[in-house]
Amino acid sequence: MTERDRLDLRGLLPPNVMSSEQQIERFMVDLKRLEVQARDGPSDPNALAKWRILNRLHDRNETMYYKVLIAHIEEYAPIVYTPTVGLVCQNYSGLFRRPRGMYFSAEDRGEMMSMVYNWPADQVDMIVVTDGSRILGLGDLGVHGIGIAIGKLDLYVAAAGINPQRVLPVMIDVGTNNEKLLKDPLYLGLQQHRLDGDEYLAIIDEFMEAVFTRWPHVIVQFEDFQSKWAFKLLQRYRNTYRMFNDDVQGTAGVAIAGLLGAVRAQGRPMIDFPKQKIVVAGAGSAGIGVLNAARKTMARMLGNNEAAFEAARSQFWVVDAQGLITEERENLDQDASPFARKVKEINRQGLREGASLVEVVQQVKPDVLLGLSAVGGLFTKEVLEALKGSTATRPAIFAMSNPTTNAECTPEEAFSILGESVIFASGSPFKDVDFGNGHIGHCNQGNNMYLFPGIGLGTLLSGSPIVSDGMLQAAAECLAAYMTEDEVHEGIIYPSISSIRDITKEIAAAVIMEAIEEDLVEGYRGVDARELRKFSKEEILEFVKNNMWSPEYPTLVYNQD
Ligand SMILES: NC(=O)C1=CN([C@@H]2O[C@H](COP(=O)(O)OP(=O)(O)OC[C@H]3O[C@@H](n4cnc5c(N)ncnc54)[C@H](O)[C@@H]3O)[C@@H](O)[C@H]2O)C=CC1
Ligand SMILES: CC(=O)C(=O)O
Ligand SMILES: [Mg+2]
Repeated sequence: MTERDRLDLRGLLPPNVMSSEQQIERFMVDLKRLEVQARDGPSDPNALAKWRILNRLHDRNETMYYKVLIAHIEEYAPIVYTPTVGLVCQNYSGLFRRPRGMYFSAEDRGEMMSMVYNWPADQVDMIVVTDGSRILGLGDLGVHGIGIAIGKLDLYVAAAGINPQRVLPVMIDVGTNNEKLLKDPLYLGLQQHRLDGDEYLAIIDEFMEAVFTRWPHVIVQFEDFQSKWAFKLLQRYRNTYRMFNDDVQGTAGVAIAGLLGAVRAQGRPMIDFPKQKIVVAGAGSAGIGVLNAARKTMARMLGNNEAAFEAARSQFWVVDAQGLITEERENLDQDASPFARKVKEINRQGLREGASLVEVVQQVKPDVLLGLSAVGGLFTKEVLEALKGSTATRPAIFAMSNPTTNAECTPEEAFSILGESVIFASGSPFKDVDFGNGHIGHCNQGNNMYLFPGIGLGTLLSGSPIVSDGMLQAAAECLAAYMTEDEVHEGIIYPSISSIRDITKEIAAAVIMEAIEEDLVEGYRGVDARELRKFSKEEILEFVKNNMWSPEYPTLVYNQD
């Protein structure tokens, strides 16, 4: 540690200082694991090998890396992002070669304000920070969760054109409650249980103060914090810092866009959304984020008043690990309480506190079944059979949990039980299903990757000091409007990832326009707020496009003539 301090390296390496023997062991374990992964890996047995090759290119030649990623985004997003990034985090102690990003640990209390200057870049536009407590649906992966921050920022560069020299992945290591990691001598993080309560808050506060002191215009995206802290931290910082929580707010926007697409796919106008009956499995940061946003969207369509907000509540049934949530639930989570069903009402529907998902689907006959439970296969044959009773002409299934093995059901299961007309979306990518009769069952990827790059870029270019609800709503509406009537009728409710750069540009422009509307713009670099306010929509789109970084080799030597 003394050496690290003398060389200004504090924070630039994982917290656990390892001996050479441990390093050799770590390398050997990884080398041996390669053979195992090739045999037991997920759908793509070479996924980890591809990640290694890409990662080496990233270390060697950043321009080339992003050229490859942008040109082949459909093929390599599943490698640098979900699902492979989950596997990478699970195996990070072996895969770790060169450090990337910064580590702030519980041992760094009181040091963060100075160690933030160890980062070599004078300008940072975008930080993605995690504490590793809930990585995708894989639980607490401790310091290895840094992989998710790196993967998200890869998409910021590829999709939003944020300059890679100005992104910073951050891991806040407050310990881990993962017993396997606590016992693993090769674990790269602090081997202690997670700090909690005021001690935990003090560390996050110190981090926020440090990064905003050095880079006052940075945007901080909170990623994969356990639900318990996700909401609290969002409330704590959202009115004072340029920050948002991707799992709560980004996921909500993507779900809203998909839900509106599902309404259109039924041949109904979007304004019919408040009539949809929606069953949500999972009441964590993602599920509750979606529920709050969907309720607000319905309320706006119903007149945007107190009565409308109350009426919208009755369109949702929420099932968590203990079954249907009602007002009778003991120790009801505060964030879930607005969606707890009234007992009388639920009894009339033939349901009760704790009713199973199958029972709820059977009785409610929902238009939409949405999963953010992190439980692979939760939408069993029985649940899907029950959904056959849906009153919708085209029911929709959102199996949004990540990575692939955590999806609540596969598209094959959904289409084979519910037929060709069902709308299907999943958090991680699946291949379209060929019905063999000339028809294709479309698998949409309902993932917050469609929104967070545009939210970040739009916020950056607007100069807005906060990320407002209106800006998030504008992003979601823009994504919904991106799909044509023909596409939604075919069951395509999200765009192809190959157009992610164009989508992100449109979303960023929508975010800027909303920031102008709310009088939040403060300008960006040469363009001040007054100038920005005068821009037409086309000029805003042009402004966004011109500020998106593209990977090009700089010209270093010019011909004389
Ligand atoms: N597609 C996307 O863009 C996104 C997907 N996610 C995914 O959502 C999942 C959940 O994330 P969080 O909400 O943060 O996690 P969380 O752990 O806070 O919440 C999980 C929820 O699922 C419930 N649950 C557990 N077992 C269940 C069961 N058998 N039946 C019904 N509910 C059950 C739990 O009670 C809890 O309410 C993760 O897999 C994550 O990868 C999260 C953010 C974005
Ligand atoms: C996609 C994402 O943010 C998650 O699964 O947590
Ligand atoms: Mg996430």
